Amino acid sequence: MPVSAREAALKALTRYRRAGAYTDAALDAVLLKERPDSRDAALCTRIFYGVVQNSALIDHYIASFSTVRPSRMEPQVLDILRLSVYQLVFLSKIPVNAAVSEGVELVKKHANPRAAGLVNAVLRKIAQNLEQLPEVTGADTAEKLALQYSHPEWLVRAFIDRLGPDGAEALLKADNSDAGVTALVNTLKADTESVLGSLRLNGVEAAAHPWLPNCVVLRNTRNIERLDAFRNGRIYVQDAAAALAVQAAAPAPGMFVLDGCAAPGGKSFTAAAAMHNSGRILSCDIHEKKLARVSEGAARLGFGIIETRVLDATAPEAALYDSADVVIADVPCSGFGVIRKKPEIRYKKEEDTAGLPELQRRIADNLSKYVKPGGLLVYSTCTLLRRENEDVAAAFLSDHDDFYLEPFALPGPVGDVPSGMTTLWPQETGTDGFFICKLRRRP
Ligand SMILES: C[S@@+](CC[C@H](N)C(=O)[O-])C[C@H]1O[C@@H](n2cnc3c(N)ncnc32)[C@H](O)[C@@H]1O
Repeated sequence: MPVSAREAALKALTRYRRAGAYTDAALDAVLLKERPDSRDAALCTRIFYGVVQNSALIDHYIASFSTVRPSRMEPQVLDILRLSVYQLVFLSKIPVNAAVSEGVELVKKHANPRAAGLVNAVLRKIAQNLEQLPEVTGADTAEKLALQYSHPEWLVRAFIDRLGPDGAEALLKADNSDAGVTALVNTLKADTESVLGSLRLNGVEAAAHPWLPNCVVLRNTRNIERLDAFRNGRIYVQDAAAALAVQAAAPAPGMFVLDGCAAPGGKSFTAAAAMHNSGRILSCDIHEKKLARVSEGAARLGFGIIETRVLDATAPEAALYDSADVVIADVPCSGFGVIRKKPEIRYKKEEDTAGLPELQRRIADNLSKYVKPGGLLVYSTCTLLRRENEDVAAAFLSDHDDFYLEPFALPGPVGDVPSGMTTLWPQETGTDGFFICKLRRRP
């Protein structure tokens, strides 16, 4: 018998916690094994992501109504409490009694049954106090927002520093929203209407992207790979912001494009579509295994102009000097712009990202050698930290007076970028957080 949505969510939370796994890998593994029906899979997904997105706030509520501190509870019991509290506090359509009694049943079946009394008591108290849950407080705004939106305090301070308290709060709220899955239409093979038709035939809730042409947004679905539109090479998963980074580079038919940090291939694919599959794209990455995904994707999508090559973007390759019309430097980064889709990213330790600006500078410096005179280097990241974005661009420009920032314009809310670099903020554009910087080499 297939497991219930809550049981599947518990299994995914356990897997995520034990393996230190990525959220999507943990969830997909459970959905693949347990095969809940599509309604249960959607609820399981909502609960699982909701718990990861709101864990600090949920623990604050649990701590307020429990005689045992969350940090002292058995992990499995805490997972069950969290997923039950998430339903009570955040999901309006779940009957209170169902959330409480299923939580208690989960403890009896999957955890220490002696904890059933505690779980029952905590859930009942929270259910009775839904209208007057304990206030979220903190020594200052950053501490309060960190708890309210379950982000680490240092990151909240960095966002407040850039956006002010209101802007930072809007961003944190966007980070905890349901982004859906954004996919680009392979214009070599299909158009938006036919893709939407195919997706709906497969039972998927899908709509055209609100402002980016040839882009669709899928809701309440996982395992995109099983969909006809995917299998027939008509779509590939990519956020609108990532597609815009390629649009800023304006690849055209016949050009030679070098994608220096290419795997899993999204930007190479968008470039290939813009080039009408004519010209040459060299998609490089340091990881051979990851490059296999670029080759597989290119074959599925029918982009014959993409070739792959294992290459360290920090190591000069003289044969490529001065050769490319466009070089894409979509560098490894801390990823704090994609917290909506990968909620676990927020928990990366600040010190683990400290070395990135140096690596990014070295990559930009080396890849710029491959740009031919008059050609373009587009530097992009999916993070929102100044040190990996504007500061890297400034350092690059101070070392390279043969490059200059070139203005560009993009569709939708981004519009004109007269300064030649821009940050896309999720709360403003509805996209992933992204940084795009367009650098022209002097002829
Ligand atoms: C942000 S991801 C690229 C995403 C890709 N451009 C896309 O749109 O699908 C960064 C990539 O850089 C690669 N990478 C990390 N260090 C590298 C290096 N020294 N040289 C080349 N690639 C590197 C990683 O393996 C990773 O695939």
